[in-house]
Amino acid sequence: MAQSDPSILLSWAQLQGIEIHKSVQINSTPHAGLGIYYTGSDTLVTLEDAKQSTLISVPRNVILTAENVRTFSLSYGTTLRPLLRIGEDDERVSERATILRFLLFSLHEFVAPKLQKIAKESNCYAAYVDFMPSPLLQRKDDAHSQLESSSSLSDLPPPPPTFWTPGQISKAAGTSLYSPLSAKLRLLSSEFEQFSSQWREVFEKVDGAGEKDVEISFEEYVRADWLVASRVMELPIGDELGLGIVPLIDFANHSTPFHVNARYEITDDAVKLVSLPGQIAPEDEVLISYGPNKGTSEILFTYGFLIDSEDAGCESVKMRVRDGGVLQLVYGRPPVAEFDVREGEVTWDCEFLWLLCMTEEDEFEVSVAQKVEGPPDVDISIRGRTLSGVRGQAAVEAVKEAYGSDEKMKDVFELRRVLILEKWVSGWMEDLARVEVRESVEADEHIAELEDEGKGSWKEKDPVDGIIETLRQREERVYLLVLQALENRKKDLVESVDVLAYLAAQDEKPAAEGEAAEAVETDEIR
Ligand SMILES: C[S@@+](CC[C@H](N)C(=O)[O-])C[C@H]1O[C@@H](n2cnc3c(N)ncnc32)[C@H](O)[C@@H]1O
Repeated sequence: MAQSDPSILLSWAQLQGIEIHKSVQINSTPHAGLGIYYTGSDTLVTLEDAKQSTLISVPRNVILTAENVRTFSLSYGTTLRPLLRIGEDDERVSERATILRFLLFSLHEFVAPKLQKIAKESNCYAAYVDFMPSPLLQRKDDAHSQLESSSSLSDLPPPPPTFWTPGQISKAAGTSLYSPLSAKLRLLSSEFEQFSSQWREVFEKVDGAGEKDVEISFEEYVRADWLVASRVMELPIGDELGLGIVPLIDFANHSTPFHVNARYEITDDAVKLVSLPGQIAPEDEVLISYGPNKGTSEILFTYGFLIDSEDAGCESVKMRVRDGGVLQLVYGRPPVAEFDVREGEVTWDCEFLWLLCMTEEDEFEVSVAQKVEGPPDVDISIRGRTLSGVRGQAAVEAVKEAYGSDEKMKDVFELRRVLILEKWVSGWMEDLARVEVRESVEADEHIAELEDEGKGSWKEKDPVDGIIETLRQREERVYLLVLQALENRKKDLVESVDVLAYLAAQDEKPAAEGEAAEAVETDEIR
């Protein structure tokens, strides 16, 4: 872990042929761990139309891609190949798994001299992976040194969500983080079960291997998974998109658009970190964006920190919709409802609602033909025309094309979508309110007050609780704005001539005013 002088990392990088701007350094950052710094004595100015300054350029052959890892492992004789499942075509592992397995091998503390030699001395990545962060170890080490310095444990960056305890995870119930996090941990634990026995099988054949060599812990596995997830980027590899960890550039931290001063540039030969038009002053940290469209809990899930949404000027929630019906059939995996708040204005992207706002009366039907093997065939019937095997966004487009131009029903369809969404968002609000984390945070605050008043010494506050509570409050705020916007839209729609005509024709009570408008339920308008 990041314990040594970061200048070693730069020397390692230069040895690998990585080109580094003379004023670039790696240093500790308040953002957690290490970061890239510009340390020149003059401000680095990059103009819009001028060639941008390259800060770091990493040749393709140094990038940790599955292909490079496989090629590289050939120089290890036969030890590493079985772990990467090389030469076993029917057991070939994914790109992500290849990189993850290589990291685990490079990071594991082997005892047997032969393994130690391969993993550390002959491994040209050993010096680099040594600087990769280790949230749990970091916390243990820091906690130890803090016992001596008696500063607060809650000042430390909290561990990323895959490191949270079951108790901490359960407090995230109701937030958009909860279900992807639970699913991820289920996946990791089933992967680990298979992987740990493969690991044992591979290394117990090595001369002199002991129990420490053949045992791999779940903690190590979760750490390697987090390292891959938080450092990997998508790269064109040949004609396809692949994955790779780009050494050194992977030390760039994230910031909001206002502070971002660099970006990646991918060429046929290298991946570069280049400055953006503007200025980088001496001692500035070089900051990139991990993705402008990522939601708050997505960033938390993958990288382990909460973005400063005020600074970012936006807040977004991405919630996976589990309807167990039409959406499940058409999408396979439930789709994601996206909500964005920018400068107080809320917008959403829930196009898949088109699949739910049609009824048999509109000559719309989704049916399933169960096959003996494999996933069922899904047929979508639109006004007598049957589309077979059209899934996901393509199905939504087909429905929009067929019904979107129906001027008379336009408002009715929209009202149905608004009502469904309103029901969902209200449900999610209730889920958010249900969990007891708030009580525990309030209890913590109460304890802090008692401590301030000198009425005893209490256990440290759990920083994860604070993160979850902030996420909960932010998501609640977004949903509230969505509900307000839906309410306004609903008011307009129930007064629309076409909706009133439709309801009259359905022999329903016209829902034109006040209370009546409130009473329109999804099923009624359907
Ligand atoms: C690609 S790495 C960046 C280098 C990292 N700081 C290190 O020491 O290895 C991504 C990780 O850096 C940390 N990080 C990046 N940007 C951050 C930010 N704005 N706030 C807090 N932590 C951040 C998070 O731990 C994240 O998972």
